[in-house]
Amino acid sequence: MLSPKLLTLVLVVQPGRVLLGMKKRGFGVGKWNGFGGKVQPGETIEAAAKRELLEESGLTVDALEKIGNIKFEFVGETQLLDVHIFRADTFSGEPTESDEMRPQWFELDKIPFSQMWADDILWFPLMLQKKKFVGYFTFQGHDVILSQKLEEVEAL
Ligand SMILES: CCc1c(NC2CC2)nc(N)nc1N1CCCCC1
Repeated sequence: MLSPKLLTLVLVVQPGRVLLGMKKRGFGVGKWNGFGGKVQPGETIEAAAKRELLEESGLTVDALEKIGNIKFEFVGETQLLDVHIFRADTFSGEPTESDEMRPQWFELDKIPFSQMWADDILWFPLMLQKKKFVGYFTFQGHDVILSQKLEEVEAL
Protein backbone atom coordinates (compact mmCIF):
# COMPACT_ATOMS: atom_id res chain seq x y z
CA MET A 1 0.00 0.00 0.00
CA LEU A 2 1.27 3.44 -0.91
CA SER A 3 1.84 5.82 1.98
CA PRO A 4 -0.93 8.40 2.18
CA LYS A 5 -0.35 11.65 0.28
CA LEU A 6 -0.01 14.45 2.83
CA LEU A 7 -2.06 17.56 2.03
CA THR A 8 -2.78 20.75 3.96
CA LEU A 9 -5.91 22.91 4.16
CA VAL A 10 -6.15 26.27 5.96
CA LEU A 11 -9.41 28.07 6.79
CA VAL A 12 -8.96 31.74 7.69
CA VAL A 13 -11.85 32.71 9.96
CA GLN A 14 -12.84 36.16 11.28
CA PRO A 15 -15.94 36.95 13.33
CA GLY A 16 -18.90 36.25 11.07
CA ARG A 17 -16.93 35.35 7.95
CA VAL A 18 -14.53 32.83 6.41
CA LEU A 19 -12.04 33.31 3.56
CA LEU A 20 -12.34 30.84 0.70
CA GLY A 21 -10.57 30.67 -2.64
CA MET A 22 -11.99 29.77 -6.04
CA LYS A 23 -9.56 27.16 -7.45
CA LYS A 24 -8.54 28.35 -10.91
CA ARG A 25 -6.71 25.22 -12.14
CA GLY A 26 -5.66 21.72 -11.20
CA PHE A 27 -7.21 19.42 -8.59
CA GLY A 28 -10.60 20.79 -7.49
CA VAL A 29 -10.73 23.49 -10.21
CA GLY A 30 -14.03 25.40 -10.05
CA LYS A 31 -14.58 24.73 -6.37
CA TRP A 32 -14.37 27.13 -3.43
CA ASN A 33 -12.02 25.78 -0.79
CA GLY A 34 -9.61 26.69 1.94
CA PHE A 35 -6.00 27.19 0.95
CA GLY A 36 -3.60 24.28 0.82
CA GLY A 37 -1.70 21.71 -1.12
CA LYS A 38 1.17 19.29 -0.92
CA VAL A 39 3.78 18.84 1.82
CA GLN A 40 7.28 18.89 0.32
CA PRO A 41 9.98 16.46 1.48
CA GLY A 42 11.72 17.72 4.60
CA GLU A 43 8.93 20.22 5.35
CA THR A 44 6.72 19.99 8.42
CA ILE A 45 3.00 19.82 7.74
CA GLU A 46 2.47 23.15 9.52
CA ALA A 47 5.24 24.85 7.52
CA ALA A 48 3.66 23.52 4.33
CA ALA A 49 0.26 24.89 5.41
CA LYS A 50 1.75 28.35 6.00
CA ARG A 51 3.66 28.26 2.70
CA GLU A 52 0.62 27.21 0.67
CA LEU A 53 -1.56 29.85 2.38
CA LEU A 54 0.94 32.58 1.50
CA GLU A 55 1.39 31.33 -2.09
CA GLU A 56 -2.35 30.96 -2.73
CA SER A 57 -3.82 33.89 -0.77
CA GLY A 58 -1.05 36.37 0.02
CA LEU A 59 -1.73 36.02 3.74
CA THR A 60 0.87 35.37 6.41
CA VAL A 61 -0.12 33.74 9.67
CA ASP A 62 1.78 33.29 12.92
CA ALA A 63 -0.49 30.81 14.61
CA LEU A 64 -2.27 27.93 12.93
CA GLU A 65 -4.58 25.79 15.04
CA LYS A 66 -4.70 22.09 14.12
CA ILE A 67 -8.42 21.34 13.96
CA GLY A 68 -8.90 18.28 11.80
CA ASN A 69 -7.50 15.34 9.94
CA ILE A 70 -9.50 13.66 7.19
CA LYS A 71 -8.38 10.74 5.05
CA PHE A 72 -9.91 10.32 1.60
CA GLU A 73 -10.10 7.17 -0.46
CA PHE A 74 -11.23 7.24 -4.07
CA VAL A 75 -12.67 3.92 -5.25
CA GLY A 76 -10.30 2.35 -7.75
CA GLU A 77 -7.31 4.46 -6.70
CA THR A 78 -4.67 3.14 -4.32
CA GLN A 79 -3.36 6.42 -2.95
CA LEU A 80 -5.07 7.70 0.19
CA LEU A 81 -5.17 11.48 0.63
CA ASP A 82 -4.38 12.58 4.18
CA VAL A 83 -5.59 16.15 4.69
CA HIS A 84 -4.41 18.09 7.73
CA ILE A 85 -6.82 20.94 8.38
CA PHE A 86 -5.91 24.15 10.20
CA ARG A 87 -7.76 27.25 11.30
CA ALA A 88 -6.24 30.72 11.41
CA ASP A 89 -8.02 33.48 13.30
CA THR A 90 -5.35 36.14 12.88
CA PHE A 91 -3.29 36.99 9.83
CA SER A 92 -1.35 39.78 8.15
CA GLY A 93 -1.55 40.93 4.56
CA GLU A 94 -4.45 41.39 2.19
CA PRO A 95 -6.19 38.51 0.38
CA THR A 96 -4.64 38.56 -3.10
CA GLU A 97 -5.56 36.57 -6.19
CA SER A 98 -2.90 34.10 -7.29
CA ASP A 99 -2.48 31.81 -10.29
CA GLU A 100 -4.16 29.11 -8.23
CA MET A 101 -6.83 30.90 -6.24
CA ARG A 102 -9.23 33.85 -6.26
CA PRO A 103 -9.92 34.68 -2.59
CA GLN A 104 -13.28 35.97 -1.34
CA TRP A 105 -14.83 36.47 2.12
CA PHE A 106 -18.07 34.63 2.83
CA GLU A 107 -20.50 35.33 5.65
CA LEU A 108 -21.03 32.18 7.67
CA ASP A 109 -24.66 31.78 6.55
CA LYS A 110 -23.67 32.13 2.88
CA ILE A 111 -20.94 29.49 2.52
CA PRO A 112 -21.26 28.13 -1.07
CA PHE A 113 -21.33 24.43 -0.16
CA SER A 114 -22.89 23.51 -3.55
CA GLN A 115 -19.66 24.72 -5.17
CA MET A 116 -17.34 23.01 -2.69
CA TRP A 117 -16.08 19.46 -2.10
CA ALA A 118 -19.00 17.33 -0.89
CA ASP A 119 -17.35 16.60 2.47
CA ASP A 120 -17.10 20.25 3.49
CA ILE A 121 -20.74 20.71 4.52
CA LEU A 122 -20.21 17.89 7.02
CA TRP A 123 -17.16 19.19 8.86
CA PHE A 124 -17.38 23.00 8.39
CA PRO A 125 -19.84 23.28 11.32
CA LEU A 126 -17.31 21.52 13.58
CA MET A 127 -14.51 23.80 12.33
CA LEU A 128 -16.60 26.91 12.94
CA GLN A 129 -17.40 25.75 16.50
CA LYS A 130 -13.66 25.22 17.05
CA LYS A 131 -14.19 21.50 17.59
CA LYS A 132 -11.42 19.06 16.67
CA PHE A 133 -12.30 16.14 14.40
CA VAL A 134 -10.99 13.15 12.49
CA GLY A 135 -12.68 11.66 9.46
CA TYR A 136 -12.52 9.03 6.74
CA PHE A 137 -14.42 9.46 3.46
CA THR A 138 -14.72 7.03 0.57
CA PHE A 139 -15.54 8.80 -2.68
CA GLN A 140 -16.78 7.44 -6.00
CA GLY A 141 -15.35 9.98 -8.40
CA HIS A 142 -15.15 13.52 -7.09
CA ASP A 143 -18.74 14.06 -6.07
CA VAL A 144 -20.29 10.92 -4.55
CA ILE A 145 -19.59 9.96 -0.94
CA LEU A 146 -19.94 6.17 -0.58
CA SER A 147 -19.02 6.02 3.10
CA GLN A 148 -18.05 8.44 5.77
CA LYS A 149 -16.78 8.51 9.29
CA LEU A 150 -16.46 11.81 11.16
CA GLU A 151 -15.93 12.11 14.89
CA GLU A 152 -14.97 14.84 17.30
CA VAL A 153 -11.76 14.28 19.22
CA GLU A 154 -10.27 15.89 22.32
CA ALA A 155 -6.84 16.34 20.76
CA LEU A 156 -5.14 15.85 17.40
C1 LIG B 1 -8.56 15.89 -0.60
C2 LIG B 1 -9.46 16.66 -1.46
C3 LIG B 1 -10.23 17.69 -0.64
C4 LIG B 1 -11.52 17.50 -0.18
N1 LIG B 1 -12.25 16.34 -0.44
C5 LIG B 1 -12.15 15.64 -1.68
C6 LIG B 1 -13.22 14.70 -2.04
C7 LIG B 1 -11.84 14.22 -1.55
N2 LIG B 1 -12.18 18.45 0.52
C8 LIG B 1 -11.57 19.62 0.73
N3 LIG B 1 -12.26 20.62 1.36
N4 LIG B 1 -10.33 19.85 0.33
C9 LIG B 1 -9.64 18.90 -0.32
N5 LIG B 1 -8.35 19.20 -0.66
C10 LIG B 1 -7.61 19.99 0.33
C11 LIG B 1 -6.12 19.95 0.09
C12 LIG B 1 -5.79 20.31 -1.31
C13 LIG B 1 -6.51 19.42 -2.27
C14 LIG B 1 -8.01 19.48 -2.04
